[in-house]
Amino acid sequence: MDEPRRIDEAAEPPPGRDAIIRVRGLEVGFGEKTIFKNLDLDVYRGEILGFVGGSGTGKSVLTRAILGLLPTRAGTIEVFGKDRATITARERRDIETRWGVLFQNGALFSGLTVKENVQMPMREHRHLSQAMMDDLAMLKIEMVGLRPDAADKYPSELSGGMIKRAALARALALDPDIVFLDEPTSGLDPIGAADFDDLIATLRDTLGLTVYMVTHDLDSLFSVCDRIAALAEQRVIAEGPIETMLASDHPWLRSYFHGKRARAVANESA
Ligand SMILES: Nc1ncnc2c1ncn2[C@@H]1O[C@H](COP(=O)(O)OP(=O)(O)OP(=O)(O)O)[C@@H](O)[C@H]1O
Repeated sequence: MDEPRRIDEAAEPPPGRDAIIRVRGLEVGFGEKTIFKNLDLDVYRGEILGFVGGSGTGKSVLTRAILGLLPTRAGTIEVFGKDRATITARERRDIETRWGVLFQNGALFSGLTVKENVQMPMREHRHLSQAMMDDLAMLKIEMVGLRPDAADKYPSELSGGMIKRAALARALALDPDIVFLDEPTSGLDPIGAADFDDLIATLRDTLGLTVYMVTHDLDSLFSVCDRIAALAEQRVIAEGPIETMLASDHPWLRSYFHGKRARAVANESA
């Protein structure tokens, strides 16, 4: 059998950037089914990485594996320079405070207000006074572009865009180094999606945040992602800036990035 080949072999970190996540030779499967084999991936500090792949190829599985929520069969996952397989319980807990996760549907607790949702990670991981948590929660709520009066609302009282922002505020609660976003613009109208992209870029620029974003949104891929990684054939077939994707002759990448919809987006952003 042929060895898996990386299309973008020159995956050296951009100057001055270290890999905040480094995956090598990863294998994950369920029973007889193998989802990944020999999967390599780097996420560099301070970048917005867009992660693409066909439906059911394993984008969510990879996120869960990186987060340590799934067992792996082979390979290594280094997070903040530490191998997940050999870290202590204390190091694991420390790592968990250094990332935030925004699930596709927001996954807010419906019985809690926005402010209480944002305070959940603080309650779990920090020993802060209620007054301090109130101040911090308001700061995060403002940071994601929500009005202060959203703080006391319940998720059922929010629009889809507001739910995403509230969930992002919760993901930012502990001042993480990296946030994982699962299709953050899905379900948003084009204006809402573009605003959310702008927000992500602003947070990266102002906080030095690293962003790992699973997305099907071609606008996001063209406009806001520094690099893109593409999943197919049980591995990352290409990793690099949009130009790398556009120049690739891999059939899946060609149909994804040169299809009718992609051409329209590419023309707009040219
Ligand atoms: N816990 C599990 N047990 C068995 N199979 C699983 C489990 N979790 C995921 N899978 C399988 O792994 C494959 C990849 O699923 P995953 O949800 O990661 O795809 P995806 O790329 O995120 O898809 P989509 O874009 O449609 O959300 C699917 O075939 C799914 O059925």
